[in-house]
Amino acid sequence: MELDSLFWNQIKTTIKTKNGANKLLENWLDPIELIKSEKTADSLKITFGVPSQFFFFYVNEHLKDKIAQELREQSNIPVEIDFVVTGKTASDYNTSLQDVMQNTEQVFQQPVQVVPAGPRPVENINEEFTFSTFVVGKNSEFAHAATYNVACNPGTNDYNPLLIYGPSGMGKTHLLNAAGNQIRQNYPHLRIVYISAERFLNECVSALRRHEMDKFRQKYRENTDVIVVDDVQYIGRGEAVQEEFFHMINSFIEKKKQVVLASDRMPKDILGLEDRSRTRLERGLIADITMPDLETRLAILRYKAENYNVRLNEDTIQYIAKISKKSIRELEGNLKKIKMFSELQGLSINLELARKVLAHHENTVTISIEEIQRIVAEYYKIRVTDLKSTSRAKPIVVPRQIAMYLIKKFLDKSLVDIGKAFGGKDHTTVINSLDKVENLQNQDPQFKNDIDELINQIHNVTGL
Ligand SMILES: Nc1ncnc2c1ncn2[C@@H]1O[C@H](COP(=O)(O)OP(=O)(O)OP(=O)(O)O)[C@@H](O)[C@H]1O
Repeated sequence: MELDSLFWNQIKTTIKTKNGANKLLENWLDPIELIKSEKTADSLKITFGVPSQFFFFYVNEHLKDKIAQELREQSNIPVEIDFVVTGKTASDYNTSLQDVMQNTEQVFQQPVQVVPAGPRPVENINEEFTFSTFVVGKNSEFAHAATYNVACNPGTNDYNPLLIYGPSGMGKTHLLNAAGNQIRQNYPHLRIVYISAERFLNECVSALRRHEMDKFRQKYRENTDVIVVDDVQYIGRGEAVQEEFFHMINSFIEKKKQVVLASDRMPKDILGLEDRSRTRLERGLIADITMPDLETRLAILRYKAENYNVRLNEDTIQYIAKISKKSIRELEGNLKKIKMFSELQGLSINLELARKVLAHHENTVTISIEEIQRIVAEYYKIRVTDLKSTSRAKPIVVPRQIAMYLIKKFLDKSLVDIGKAFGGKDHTTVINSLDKVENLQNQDPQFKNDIDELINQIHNVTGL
């Protein structure tokens, strides 16, 4: 995707919509203009122009992340952003922007913010990411329940810190924002800070350089009641920052103030994280969030389609959900691509159009029958040849039925093909196996646990 001025204007509008009617945001966002957009092999490099040094500092500090996130979501590739000062003055802009510029100067000279009545605003929080816009599936029910609990009773139970972890694009940021929004609504007096660990790191480093650590601590420890930190994996990058982060969390916990964190990996896997920081993170509650199965992806897609006002027939829904296996961000991105394409070309959305737009996704390698048989055989410590044999011993029959079930679930092969892959079993044997596994999952929690574990292992192989 190349970024042109028209598209940049659309992005600005989206950022504004996501942040509600916010004059201050408009004042800073409107004068930012696109200078250059270059697509390299694996990222999009964009240079924006801002009128003054004032702008330069402000947008780097407060808007860069927002803009990058929105661009990433729209383009689905990593985005690098730079700002340059153009030196333009208010008179270089059209009349409406002249107002904006003049307001901006005033805002800059009067940094004291008047806190409006009602819940305090939370900088950077996305008001659209709430619990009601989060579709709960088996992959996220624990993380969702834990976050919701914490949001309803911040700081009052042992879930402190609460750490949500899981791969990219799985809904961690959404849950973190939902917690922030919920706390803001239920406890309007609480001062909530939502920040990415990367920004925490940058601010901390700059405070260290300027010998302004007292100010930094005042902001994050004294003047904050709930801290929500995203992408905590970055904290391992700097020793001094880690030290500061560790003390900040301790001070929050001592004062019974809630800490909510998200990371793309477990604390033990965060590079550079010292033992005491790791144990601190592990002492609260850790909840993981994994890739949803097809059923949940379908539910999320239906919800998103309704939300974006996109009408999809059943075939198209099934197709998009089946091929969007990497993340929910991908699922959402694919839906947006189809919507945009249909609008630009004036075509109605159907399976044919979806296939055309998403053709490159279909080549993604998933998993083979043999691979699933191997995973199941290893799990039950039997041989693949046992699965294909005619043995009717229970330790062989149950794994065989499970392997058939998983092949149907992940590969959607015909009953005949599945039968063939197990030494030429009849298709009625396959039907019976699928029914047995389905029923047993509802009756026996241990059995269900085994299936979930196998599904996880398959996800690990496919990277789904
Ligand atoms: N269960 C869900 N229901 C509805 N929308 C979801 C769900 N999970 C994720 N999304 C949407 O998918 C997109 C990506 O989610 P999010 O940014 O929260 O992922 P993430 O796990 O924080 O990723 P990263 O680690 O890259 O920051 C968002 O638009 C979010 O609203």
